[in-house]
Amino acid sequence: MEAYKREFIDFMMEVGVLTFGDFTTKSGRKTPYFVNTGLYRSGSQLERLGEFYANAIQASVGTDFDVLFGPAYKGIPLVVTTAMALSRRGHDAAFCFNRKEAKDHGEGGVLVGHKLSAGERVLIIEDVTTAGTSIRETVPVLKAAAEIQLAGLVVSVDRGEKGTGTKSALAEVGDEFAMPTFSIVNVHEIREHVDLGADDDARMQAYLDQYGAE
Ligand SMILES: O=P(O)(O)OC[C@H]1O[C@H](OP(=O)(O)OP(=O)(O)O)[C@H](O)[C@@H]1O
Ligand SMILES: O=C(O)c1cc(=O)[nH]c(=O)[nH]1
Repeated sequence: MEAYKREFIDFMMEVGVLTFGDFTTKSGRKTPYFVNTGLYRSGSQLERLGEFYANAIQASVGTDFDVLFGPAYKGIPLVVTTAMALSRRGHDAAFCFNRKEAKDHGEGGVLVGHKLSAGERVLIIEDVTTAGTSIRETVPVLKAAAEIQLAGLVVSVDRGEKGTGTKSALAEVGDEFAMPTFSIVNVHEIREHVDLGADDDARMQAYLDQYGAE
C-alpha cells in the first residue's frame, strides 16, 4: 500500500472520522465501522484533507475535468477544500454544490457556485459510497442543470459493498453512469493497516461476508 494511503487512514483515525463500533448506514446496514466526514472541524484538518483528495485526483483522473461537484451536505466542504488544494498545485478548477432543498427566493435554484453548462466534464467529490443511493440522487441533479458529461467520482473511502447486485456499489454506479470511480482508500486497505484486535476484526469479517462485493 502506498505511504499516502497509510497516512490518510491514520489521519482519519486521529481526527475521529474513522471509528469502529455499532452504526447503521443510510441503507439500513448494521455496520461495525463508520466514516463520518462531518467530524472534520478545523481549517488545518480540511487543508490536509484537500491535499489527500488532490493526490488521488492527480494520480487517477489527472486534469481531465472542468468542474468539481460536492453533493450536499458533507460533500460541500470536501469540494471546497479539494478545489483549493488543486489551485495551490496550479489547476484552478471551478466548483459547485447543491442544496438539498430548492431555494425559491433571492437567486433561487438548487446549485451554488459555478453555473454548469453543456459539455462541461464534472468530477464528483463524495465522502463514501455504500449502496450507491446518494450518487443515484446526485447525477440527475447535475443532468437537470445542463447537458454535462461525467468525468468521474472520487470518494475518500470505498466501503467495497454490494450495490443492487453482487458487484460493488461503486463499480455499479460507474457502469450505470459510464464514469470512472476512484477512492483514496478502500475498506480492505483500512483492515490491512489498522490493528483492529480479534473482536473488531471478526465483526468486520462478518460484515464483509454479508455485504462485501465479489
Ligand atoms: O451510497 P449510499 O448508500 O447512498 O451511502 C453513502 C451516503 O450516505 C451518506 O449521506 P447522507 O444522506 O447521510 O448525507 P449528508 O450527511 O451528507 O447530508 C454519506 O454522506 C454518503 O453520501
Ligand atoms: O452508508 C452510509 O450512510 C455511510 C457510511 C459511512 O461510512 N459514512 C457515512 O457518512 N455514511
